[in-house]
Amino acid sequence: MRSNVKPEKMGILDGKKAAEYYKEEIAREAAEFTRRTGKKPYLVTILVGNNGASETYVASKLRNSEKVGFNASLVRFEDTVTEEALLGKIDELNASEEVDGILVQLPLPAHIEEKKVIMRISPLKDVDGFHPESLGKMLIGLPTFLPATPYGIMELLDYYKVETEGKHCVVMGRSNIVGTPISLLLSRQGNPGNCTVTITHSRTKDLETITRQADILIVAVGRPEFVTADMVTEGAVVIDVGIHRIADKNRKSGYRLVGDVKFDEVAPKCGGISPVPGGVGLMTIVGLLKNTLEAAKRRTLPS
Ligand SMILES: Nc1nc(=O)c2c([nH]1)NC[C@@H]1CN(c3ccc(C(=O)N[C@@H](CCC(=O)O)C(=O)O)cc3)C=[N+]21
Repeated sequence: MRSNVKPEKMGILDGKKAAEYYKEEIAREAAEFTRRTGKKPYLVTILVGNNGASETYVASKLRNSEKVGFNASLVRFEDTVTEEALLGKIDELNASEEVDGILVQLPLPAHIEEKKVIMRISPLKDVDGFHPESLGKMLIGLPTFLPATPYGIMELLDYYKVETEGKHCVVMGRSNIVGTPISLLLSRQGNPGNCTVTITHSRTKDLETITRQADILIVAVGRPEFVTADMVTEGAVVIDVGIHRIADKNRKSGYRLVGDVKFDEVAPKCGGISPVPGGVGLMTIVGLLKNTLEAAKRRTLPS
């Protein structure tokens, strides 16, 4: 199938491998934290309803939290839960001495206002980095919790020593939790960083002309296999943030996972590409774990 692949040119940015490396580092630091304080970092995840994909992600967050030596628990609500009850639970977790991090899995049912929920989480426990205080601090470069996915992407670029200095980075997508924050992080001073960033979105004219100018292409458009080979220049580094379940009768599960990038045709052109599965999703969990450890340290240890 991939007969035209030049192996020396195509680097897979393997999120599993990078995540394993970071998780070992987190586990060592968590053990040190526990030795000093007698407690484990503690993450509470709230899941409303029983969306199949959310179940998978939440299970992975719990499994990985325990793997690195955290306490982790899941609070479940029916999708008929009132906004008031959900906010009440958040208040309780905010006030709890034991809880270090709170994550409310998105999306939420339509009758619950996501913004209200996000804003209710204490910024001290906002390990998703979605609270306006966290995002505001990020904007002016103060220490804070970075949103987990952009944080994970920065760690992936760092792990593979992708050169970013002075490069043109095109970010496709302008969401609050991926496109906008990753644009900011990559344009900032630092390594990874110091990129010239262009943001594209659904109203962008002549999209391919812009994406073809990217040295680094971050794709977070939320559309299965949207990016095709003609949109990418030879040698570019492509980071695929999308994850979609496509019906597939040949699989036992009944579906397969694809990203926002048509991997088989884009990969042969790339200097590097993150696959789906096995790419950014696993690094998102790393971002979350790092934030949770940091939250525990800030709440417990004298600075
Ligand atoms: N409050 C909140 N925080 C989030 O961070 C958040 C969220 N809501 N809602 C949904 C998105 C999506 N997300 C993923 C996490 C892990 C994988 C992951 O582990 N993916 C595996 C495969 C997973 C599978 O088998 O389905 C992989 O790509 O290899 C994917 C996606 C976190 N999100």
